[in-house]
Amino acid sequence: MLKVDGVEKAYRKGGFFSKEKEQVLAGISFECGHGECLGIIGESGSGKSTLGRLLLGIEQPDRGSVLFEGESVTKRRGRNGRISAVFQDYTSSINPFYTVEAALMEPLRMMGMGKKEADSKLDFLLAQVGLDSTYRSKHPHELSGGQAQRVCIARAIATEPKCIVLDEAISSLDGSVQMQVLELLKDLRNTYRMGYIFITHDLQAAAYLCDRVMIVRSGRVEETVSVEQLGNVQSAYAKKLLQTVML
Ligand SMILES: Nc1ncnc2c1ncn2[C@@H]1O[C@H](COP(=O)(O)OP(=O)(O)OP(=O)(O)O)[C@@H](O)[C@H]1O
Repeated sequence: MLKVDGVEKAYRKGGFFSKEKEQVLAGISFECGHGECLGIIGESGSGKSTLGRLLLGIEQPDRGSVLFEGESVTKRRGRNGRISAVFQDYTSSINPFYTVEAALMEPLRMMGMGKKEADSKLDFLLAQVGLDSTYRSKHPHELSGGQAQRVCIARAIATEPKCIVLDEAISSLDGSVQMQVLELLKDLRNTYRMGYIFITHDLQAAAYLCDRVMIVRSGRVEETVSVEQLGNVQSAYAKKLLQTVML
């Protein structure tokens, strides 16, 4: 489904006129199958979010390719409605002037759905994320963190994508709410047979949701293991990182 091949990305260091560059991703290659959940774990600054943006086609790699079902994600046709995203910052993910209804209507209408059909799909979408139709008229500031993130998830599944990139999607939520949202993501994955790219600092959450975990170190893939084999990682760095995040 998703094929990443030899991806590299560097950013200019310092000011606009600076010639010095920081290599953030170097030769990243991996694949993620249909309906698979791949966790991406790494230290802060290792390039996880940059990789997430490249997978979504928000930014282009300097070298290499990101293909979704054989088409480059940088082409609109390659990703249109088939890959969506949920980010950490749910407060800025929804336009503050939009009601929940307007926020959910947008992707449905962009898909070309008629007003009547979109209107009935809206209640269904809310129900899918555990919210009732009274939430339609609420603005983001009237929602709790967990409710706002549920709306973001409803928006992400509105186009029935084949893959969702979740970048630290539960990190800003309180403990028990984190667990509820994780359970919701697990249920939705079974319902829609979607794949997830789950970028996180939270190894327990990755182990709960993912099939495989890819450990990233300084913009390179250090090791990829199935969740069952997390206790048997080979590289010394992966062992140390997992020990640190397990504490
Ligand atoms: N748009 C940008 N312009 C310049 N540098 C950037 C940009 N985006 C990211 N970087 C740099 O790239 C490096 C990797 O950042 P990135 O956010 O991808 O890491 P991360 O692993 O997601 O970190 P964290 O877990 O803290 O979110 C950092 O040094 C960061 O400063």
